[in-house]
Amino acid sequence: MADTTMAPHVVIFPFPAQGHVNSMLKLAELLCLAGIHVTFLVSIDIHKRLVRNSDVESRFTSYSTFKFETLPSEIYQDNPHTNDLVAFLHNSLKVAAKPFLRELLKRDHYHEANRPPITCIIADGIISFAIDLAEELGVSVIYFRTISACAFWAYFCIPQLMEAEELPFTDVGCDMDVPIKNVKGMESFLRRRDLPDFCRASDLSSTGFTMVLTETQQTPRAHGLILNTFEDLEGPILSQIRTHCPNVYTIGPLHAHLKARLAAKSSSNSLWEEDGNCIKWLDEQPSRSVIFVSFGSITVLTKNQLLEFWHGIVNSSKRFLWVMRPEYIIDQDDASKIPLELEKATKERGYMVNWAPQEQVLAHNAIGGFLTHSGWNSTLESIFEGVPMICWPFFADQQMNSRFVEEVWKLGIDIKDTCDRAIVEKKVRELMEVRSEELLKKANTMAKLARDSIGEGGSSSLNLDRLIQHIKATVTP
Ligand SMILES: O=c1ccn([C@@H]2O[C@H](COP(=O)(O)OP(=O)(O)O[C@H]3O[C@H](CO)[C@@H](O)[C@H](O)[C@H]3O)[C@@H](O)[C@H]2O)c(=O)[nH]1
Ligand SMILES: C[C@H]1CC[C@@H]2C(C(=O)O)=CO[C@@H](O)[C@@H]21
Repeated sequence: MADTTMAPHVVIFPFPAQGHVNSMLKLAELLCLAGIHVTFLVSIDIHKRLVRNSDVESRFTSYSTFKFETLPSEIYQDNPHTNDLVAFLHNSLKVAAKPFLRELLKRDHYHEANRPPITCIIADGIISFAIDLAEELGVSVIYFRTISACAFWAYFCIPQLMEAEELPFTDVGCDMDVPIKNVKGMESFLRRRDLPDFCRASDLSSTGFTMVLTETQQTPRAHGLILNTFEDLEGPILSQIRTHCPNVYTIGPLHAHLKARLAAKSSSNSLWEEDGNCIKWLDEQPSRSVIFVSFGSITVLTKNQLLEFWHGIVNSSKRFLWVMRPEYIIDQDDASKIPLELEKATKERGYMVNWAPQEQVLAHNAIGGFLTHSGWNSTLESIFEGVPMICWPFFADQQMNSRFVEEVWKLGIDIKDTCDRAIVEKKVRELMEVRSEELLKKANTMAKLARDSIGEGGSSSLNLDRLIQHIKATVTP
């Protein structure tokens, strides 16, 4: 038997949500390719759903250094679509996972299983109890914050916003277009409405706000910070972050980075069953004729919002592929019927799925635009494929991402805080017709920079190699 006692072994611990598990699993596979032992820690529920709906089992059996560990006790499982629910899930995770992780980290835990002791933790950047444990047990700890650098930096500057009384918003009527001056590097374009939605709380002692603020402030304690981004996209903001966290590893876009190192097509980490038939439908549509509509894994809509979007898209006369997760409408009991003209138009030029193979969809030649909630994975996937976006941010980091898409990167149109049918119709036409050439030009330029970053000698590729060296150096006799 090989002596593995001196091998690097990292435990990767994501927050239990699709957008986090997805990117952290991509990193896990990249580390396995580099010969590093990886233990991936998830809740039982997430593990079951991955096994049921993705190819993780078959993919990871080819890595003898990979292992899933599941948390023995149940954690709260409802869709965390409000900030207080997020905080509730966060607390429930802490109660279940902290003692379990402490056991895993003990030096002799894997002795019997012929796996080396854990030498490093890569924890989701909102799980600071992992830092506490790492410090207690003398294990190296790196944070992986799964959001953009720009959103992270805005979260990080919240104490300055509070000190300057830019937060909370207390004026009567609360003008959301008031400029924000205390997020360094964003003084010329940031408005109240672009701050992460946690900042909209009038009571800054709410559990959601407190959780995100407290967790973010712990980041400099970690020995490094991994971000799923690339230098050419967020360079100026990364420079700001580096004044507080000098060791930043920008290794994104991770989905494409993994594909490049595997020399393979995209792999799925889906928690819902993907409907591959939509690819056949896309094959039959003309080039760049379809708008893809997907709001990620957490967003919920009221029936009224759904109908506004639906009317707007149908009235634009464009073809559309729309992801409607089963639990996506929060007021299902609203008895209002779907108007016949919407059903009819959908049959003629639309396609609805519960869940799509999104990376494949965005790479498809028939896709000409993306109506998105501006989740960070979706944004990166769209940038990588050169697909212009209409952004309708729902919560958390999404308000920041959408501002950057429109105002900084010029890759799309931000419609935050409205989904009125007339506006949706107008913006879809702008995206797909009126401004399509201008937006495509920008999108193609950024897509090339993204490709270069993960290619040989590119910034993300070099940073991943540096991260691998960091992890290998955590082995101590
Ligand atoms: O039909 C679908 C819809 C989505 N996806 C994938 O699911 C992921 C969704 O991730 P993301 O776009 O980041 O959205 P959320 O699921 O909402 O992600 C949460 O996590 C992200 C990373 O922290 C945050 O940026 C978001 O705000 C937060 O809501 C992406 O990889 C998509 O490709 C599919 O595969 N099929
Ligand atoms: C569930 C949300 C709370 C914070 C998380 C997050 C982050 O700031 O890292 C972004 O989006 C959400 O998935 C998380």
